[in-house]
Amino acid sequence: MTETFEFKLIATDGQARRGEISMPRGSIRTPAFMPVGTGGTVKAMYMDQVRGTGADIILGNTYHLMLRPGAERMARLGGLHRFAGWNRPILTDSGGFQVMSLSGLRKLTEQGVTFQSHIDGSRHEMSPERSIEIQGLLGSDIQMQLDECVRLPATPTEIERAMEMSLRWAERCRVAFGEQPGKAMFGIVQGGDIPTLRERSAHGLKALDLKGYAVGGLAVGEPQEVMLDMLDVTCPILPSEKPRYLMGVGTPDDLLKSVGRGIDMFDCVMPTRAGRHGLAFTRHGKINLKNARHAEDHRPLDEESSCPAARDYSRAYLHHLVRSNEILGMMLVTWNNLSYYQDLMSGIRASIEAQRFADFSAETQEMWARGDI
Ligand SMILES: Cc1ccc(CCc2c3nc[nH]c3cc3c(=O)[nH]c(N)nc23)cc1
Repeated sequence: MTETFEFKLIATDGQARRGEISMPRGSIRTPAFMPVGTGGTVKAMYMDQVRGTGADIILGNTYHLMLRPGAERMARLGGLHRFAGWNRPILTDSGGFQVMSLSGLRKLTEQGVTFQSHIDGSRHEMSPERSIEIQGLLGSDIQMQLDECVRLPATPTEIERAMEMSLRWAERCRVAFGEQPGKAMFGIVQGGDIPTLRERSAHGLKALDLKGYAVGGLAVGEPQEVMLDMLDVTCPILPSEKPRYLMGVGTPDDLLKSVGRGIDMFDCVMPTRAGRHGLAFTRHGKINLKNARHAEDHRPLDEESSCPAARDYSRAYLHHLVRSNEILGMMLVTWNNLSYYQDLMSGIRASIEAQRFADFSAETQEMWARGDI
């Protein structure tokens, strides 16, 4: 048990990094995939099942939880860890991204953002200071700065304005966060798809000497190669001794290519959302279980998997559950998908330690391409 936040680099292989973050509530093996638990639940999963897939940390969401059940109420209930039954680290987003994508009647100023709840229409104000306060009330271990993420495509003027304001908000969040030894506040690099603005943002945040750095403003509709180009610009500027978190990413292919460009942490709704729609991620690639070709396929998704959902149920049964919109269908395919994502991260970590990440990456992509045997 450490009372501090420490990131240790264990091995590197090219730009890929194998590390470990030590925190009071537990350690995080990197590169890490962080399941999204927006409203205090990883949808269709029990928390001990989430841990069983190999997750070291989950995500919670300031926007959703401040609206329901409320930040002060969450604090009175003992915080998000006790509320949701997850005693390991939790990372919370600052809420700005969700305000811009979910709420109504938004007004964004230097002071912060005011918005209308998508649940009951009530008015709320979120300043950088209030976002950090809410994340503290939730009991978050890794807190994100309040930022403005611009949807692409956007004009250079718009992207620069949002990037500069996000930089000013990072400083306000750093002051509001203060010194909390066992916790961390990460800055978020913005700058859209413009290299010079990405460099300005990364250098500006680096000067604040934060405990970790997220790369934001991506996975917002841009082509994969634009995302990867922005990583090539941004990662070399960020301090190598601090963790790097690519927000909202991504598919298994995105994960491989982003690890190869120096990213340590990922979150994405893909495995859980796809699971609820009957889309299974496996070592052989994606399988749409709604497709009639699975109706009499007695094979499991992956007989070599350690996950019961992948090993102990026929594709015919999963096809039936998904077609019938049975709750168990969502549960089993979500379980399979999160297990696959964690198995992929585990393979990535081992390959970096063995100095064979490039081979592992090529072999994995080859398996996907060969498709569903
Ligand atoms: C619970 C939870 C859900 C989702 C997220 C990440 C949400 C997310 C993005 N998702 C895709 N692209 C994204 C970009 C940004 C961004 O630039 N800034 C912030 N604060 N969040 C982002 C964090 C926590």
